[in-house]
Amino acid sequence: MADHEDPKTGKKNKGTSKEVCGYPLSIFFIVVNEFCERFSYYGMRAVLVLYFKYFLRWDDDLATSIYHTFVALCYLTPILGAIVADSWLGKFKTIIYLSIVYAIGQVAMAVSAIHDITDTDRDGTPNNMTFHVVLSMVGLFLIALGTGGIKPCVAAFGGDQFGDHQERQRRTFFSVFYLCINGGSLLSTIITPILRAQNCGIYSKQKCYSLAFGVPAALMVVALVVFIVGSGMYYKAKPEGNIMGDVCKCIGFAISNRYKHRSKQYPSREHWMDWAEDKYDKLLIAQIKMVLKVLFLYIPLPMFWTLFDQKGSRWTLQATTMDGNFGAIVIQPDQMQTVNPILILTLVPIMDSVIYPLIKKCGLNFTPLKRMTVGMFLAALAFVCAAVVQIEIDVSRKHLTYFNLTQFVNGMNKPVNVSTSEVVFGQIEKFHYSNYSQIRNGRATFFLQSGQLSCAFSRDFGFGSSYTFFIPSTLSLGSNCQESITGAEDIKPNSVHMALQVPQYFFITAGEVMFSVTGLEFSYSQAPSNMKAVLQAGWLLTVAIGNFIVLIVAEVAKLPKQWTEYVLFASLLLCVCIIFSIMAYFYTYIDPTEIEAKFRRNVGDDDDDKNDKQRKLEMEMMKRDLDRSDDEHYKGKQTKM
Ligand SMILES: C[C@H](N)C(=O)N1CCC[C@H]1C(=O)O
Repeated sequence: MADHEDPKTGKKNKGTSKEVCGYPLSIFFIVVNEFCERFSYYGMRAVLVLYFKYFLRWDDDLATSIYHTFVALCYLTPILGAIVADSWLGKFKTIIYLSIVYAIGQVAMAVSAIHDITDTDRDGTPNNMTFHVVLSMVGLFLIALGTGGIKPCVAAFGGDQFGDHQERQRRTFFSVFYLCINGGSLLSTIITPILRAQNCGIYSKQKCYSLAFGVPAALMVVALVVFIVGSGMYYKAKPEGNIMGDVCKCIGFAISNRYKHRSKQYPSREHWMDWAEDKYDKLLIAQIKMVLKVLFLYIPLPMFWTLFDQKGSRWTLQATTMDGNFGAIVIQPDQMQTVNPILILTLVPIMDSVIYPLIKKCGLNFTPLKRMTVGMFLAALAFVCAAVVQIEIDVSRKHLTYFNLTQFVNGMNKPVNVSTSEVVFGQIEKFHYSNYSQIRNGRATFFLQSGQLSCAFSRDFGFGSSYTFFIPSTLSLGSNCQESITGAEDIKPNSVHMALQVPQYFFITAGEVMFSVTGLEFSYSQAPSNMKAVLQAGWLLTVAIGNFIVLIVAEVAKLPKQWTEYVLFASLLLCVCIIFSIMAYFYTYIDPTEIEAKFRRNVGDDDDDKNDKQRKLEMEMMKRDLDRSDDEHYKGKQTKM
């Protein structure tokens, strides 16, 4: 696609052909790709913590730690992807290559979850756990590299498809992009827990983690194919050389030059980066200033993600101690996470078309940074709700898991075989008892068989309950098992309902819409043209650091009660929110294209015979512009916060 540049402003008009309703057609392939990729990522992530706990048999703390390390890695690798894309391969090729790595990682996860591979004694449990652990860790590493690497590129590549006459469409694109992320996330977090709950296996039937990972792997292949199909329609900005290398060298030079001229005899410069002017291009210095300004503002942001990403760990584990029976349907603990994308799909359109315009009508200037501050506050509120729910659970809790455990005592003078359609208790010798086995929530039917005797009985099981059933000595041919077999409730079912988690999901998601959707667009709009992916990666880095903070706080604080940990996180975010609002107050929005154009124009003018005085005056004005420039679409005049 052609890339027409206005020689005066330097602005690019890319989307001049193949438009549908004012949008470049290529956008369609990018959003579908994002939908499939997010399906793949979130589908796998939804069952990950339970895979660690029930397949690899790790304890809650190890499962939570590895889960957050993985998530952190997924958001750390964007910086690699961005550097490769902006400086070397370009966004298009980076997306293709890393998507292949990503798909391989997903396949490795699916294979690692096939218990039959090492189940030599065919008892349903793997005999070489090291194999499964190593393969799944390799898989997770490749996934982290792939998903993280392509993430900043896809968002920025989408933004690149719009010309400067399509500012409004580009902003809508970021909302639609976020809707696609959550559409994919919603479907996958419904589907993969269902797949996981199935029983599968060659020699023995176990929970089907391999299918729960296999379907996301297939979706990643679809994502790649869709992206390739659109390849003829994309605007592909050329990488501009090793931009990150130049940035580092330029910053290094500014610091060392400043140090060399530390004596009072040298006049100070307006900005410390101006010390690089002796060697580096003024345009590059201006661009670095823009990036640093935004990155500085990002410092407090990880705390939001620290709270946000506990949905997949602490909140899911919290749900395992709750009752998921919603009458017509029974919700699995990991399925509760679907509340987040459902609310996103509802709240994003409501915010964009009702709430924000209403706030604007009331004369309030609800700037991006104000939205992000409110988003943080709402996330803190969500954790207060989580703490209240936890207190409720602690008061009523008798049991730690959502599985039901059942055992049989054989009071007969002969052995008996007991099974359900999913679980085989095996042969129970006379006057002996079986081991406890896991039974699905809801109604289960047991089949008893002993010589000629064969009968069945059914019982309902509440979440987290445990039962012992007695087979009486009097049981004989023609007996009614439903009436003869009695059961004792060892552990009562969980009584706190999962619906109580909805308020905390509502607040965290409302917070996310204000914080994350806004932040995504803010990172694109405030980035210089050659560092769009890099700033997207900077934004995603805040997610990575947020996940590391979960690990650190949970390790260091080691609070005995879970609810106190929730309160601690809420308080920390509240403090950070106050700090961020102060920093945001001093931030002034810029239009990078305009600033860059001015610098470019100045280079052109250098060729004309301008006198020194005039040029100095212009440079002064440009510097002032850079520090104070306003963002017209947010207010029209200079805008703070
Ligand atoms: C699923 C979340 N609602 C969500 O959309 N995200 C969480 C981290 C950023 C964003 C994503 O890109 O996945």
